[in-house]
Amino acid sequence: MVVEKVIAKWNCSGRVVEGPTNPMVTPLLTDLYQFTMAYAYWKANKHQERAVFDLYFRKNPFGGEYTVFAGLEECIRLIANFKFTEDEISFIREILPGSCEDGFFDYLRGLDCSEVEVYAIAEGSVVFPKVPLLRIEGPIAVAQLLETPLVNLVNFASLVATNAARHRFVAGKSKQLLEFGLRRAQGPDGGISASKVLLPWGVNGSDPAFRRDLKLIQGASSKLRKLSRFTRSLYLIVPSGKGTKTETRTFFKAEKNISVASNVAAGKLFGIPLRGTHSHAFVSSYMSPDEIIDKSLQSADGSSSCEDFVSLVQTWINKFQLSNSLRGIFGETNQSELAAFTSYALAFPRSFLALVDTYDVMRSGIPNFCAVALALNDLGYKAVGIRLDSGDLAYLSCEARKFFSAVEKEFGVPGFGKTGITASNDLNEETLDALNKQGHEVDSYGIGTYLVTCYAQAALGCVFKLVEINNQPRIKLSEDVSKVSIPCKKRSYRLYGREGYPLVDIMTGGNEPSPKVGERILCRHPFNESKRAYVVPQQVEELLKCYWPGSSDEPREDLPPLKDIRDRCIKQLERMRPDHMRRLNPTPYKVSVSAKLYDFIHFLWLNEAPVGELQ
Ligand SMILES: Nc1ncnc2c1ncn2[C@@H]1O[C@H](COP(=O)(O)OP(=O)(O)OP(=O)(O)O)[C@@H](O)[C@H]1O
Ligand SMILES: O=P(O)(O)OC[C@H]1O[C@H](OP(=O)(O)OP(=O)(O)O)[C@H](O)[C@@H]1O
Ligand SMILES: O=C(O)c1cccnc1
Ligand SMILES: [Mg+2]
Repeated sequence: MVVEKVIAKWNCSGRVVEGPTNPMVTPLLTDLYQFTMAYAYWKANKHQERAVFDLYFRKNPFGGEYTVFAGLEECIRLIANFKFTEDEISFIREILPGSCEDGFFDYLRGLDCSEVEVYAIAEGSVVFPKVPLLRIEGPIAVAQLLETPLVNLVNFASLVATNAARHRFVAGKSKQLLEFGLRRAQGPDGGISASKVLLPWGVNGSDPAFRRDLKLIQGASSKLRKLSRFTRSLYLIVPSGKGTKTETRTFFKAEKNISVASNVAAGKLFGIPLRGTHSHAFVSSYMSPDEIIDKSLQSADGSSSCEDFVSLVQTWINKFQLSNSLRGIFGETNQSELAAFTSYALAFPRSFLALVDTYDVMRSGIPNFCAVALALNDLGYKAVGIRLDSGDLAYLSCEARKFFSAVEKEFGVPGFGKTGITASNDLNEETLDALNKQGHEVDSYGIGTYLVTCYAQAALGCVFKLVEINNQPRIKLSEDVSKVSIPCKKRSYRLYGREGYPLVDIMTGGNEPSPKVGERILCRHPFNESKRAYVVPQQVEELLKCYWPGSSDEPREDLPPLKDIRDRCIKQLERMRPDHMRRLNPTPYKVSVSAKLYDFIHFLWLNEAPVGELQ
């Protein structure tokens, strides 16, 4: 069977393409009309005609001017493993009219994607309307069957990845973002797919871990260090016999560009780092400190043991009440909350983080947290921080910070003022923006519903259009110009300008010479005659690469690991001109065609559009 040959070829280069992550992704995950069309093609003996389809979207989502492309790996996983089981063939036989001939089902039995070629833009790229994300070439019947699953796999993944980019943009680079959306996602697949494509959520150089590492190195000697702006990795330049040698601190490199989620299944499937706090139920499940039976805690270095950690916490509450700077901020804190925090700290002394809004943030949650954190500090542990999940997050975060700073000063605990503050509760682009405008002290955000459900826009609206059959270009006309397809098997390029920004994406006919660095090329709006510009590119990047060669000898791109996809995504987002990225009235990025393709589109348009007759 031919598919074995293809998979064997992939094996040779050391990769077998595994099946789709979601076992529901099978050749049946398509619309009925794909099967009826496939039958009609087969009946007309047209099923093997060579077709070219483009998968693209028409409008950027969320009122923005950019989109992040995701979902490619799952598309290739489907294509590489596309094969009907006997059971599936029986089902198709049941749903199609009894008049369908047996030969069609024999045809389905032998069907795979060994004659299909897939060209795609690299996953994680910033992409724009009308430019094909995928080009599928192959026998028309099988390409047609692929339409629905491919559009499905790209649509949601790209929408969430774009949503994640937009949330990152407003939150700012220095904030840690945690994905909390599984419980609110559209079913299990919505949750898992969203966690997978949080591509732009990488933790960057300003995250707390980075700051800690930087401080450590700065502490060593201010002369003997260097921070690379390009790699954002840290180097220690240390004296050696003949001068200096460079020692790279790779522990930080391993930490950068990670997205963080609470979804455990996604953590297992994709190696996504997992983080979490605790819920209100944990706090309200405690009634009193008497419930804590084992009160002992070893010090962080193991050198001593505190037999009654509960009492140690209580001594800190008493100290707060006697302290000059904290007196009057609170009276009695909630003892059941204090019990819950103490108990959690006993379970996780090295990563203690408390949800402080169950009863009263300022009068109870914060002082209770500080008492437990300082008791931990006595034993050599450093508490991670608090989570705020209700109320005015700007105000409460500032008040919490003031309290932490007052504690640092009053009790001489270095760094306590910088204790982490996480905020959650129905966060979205607008609330993040509002917090920024008001001023706040939040270090990390937990975002659920608005991120994973793509609340602000339900779908990306990807389409799959026939652009060529048997080497004949095809066009789809529409009253609405934005819906007219761009015919031909095309090539696409991104042209970069002098300042390093991408200037324009250009599509050309398949046989046209590619744009060259330093050579002026006319870029035309595909449908608006007056919109055109000459571009002298400083860099030319061909966008479509072969990810599934079928039976051709095209060299094949590897499917990169998720980490590389994230790196690409973050780099590309950072490389965009800022006015394309801003939230309010962003400038549209230019998508164009070559002069030759422009002429051809309009020739074909006139050819295909019937001339009306007025009476
Ligand atoms: N400073 C702020 N500026 C703008 N929006 C904020 C600010 N602080 C919180 N928000 C948002 O206001 C909304 C408050 O929602 P809501 O009134 O349902 O919650 P709450 O009353 O604070 O808490 P809950 O009802 O869960 O106890 C949330 O979407 C939250 O993200
Ligand atoms: O707010 P989201 O962005 O969707 O983030 C996830 C939310 O899920 C949790 O709340 P939970 O579902 O336990 O209850 P809640 O609605 O009362 O906060 C968590 O405390 C967040 O508030
Ligand atoms: O870990 C958390 O704090 C969390 C996880 C999911 C939803 N809300 C909160
Ligand atoms: Mg909530």
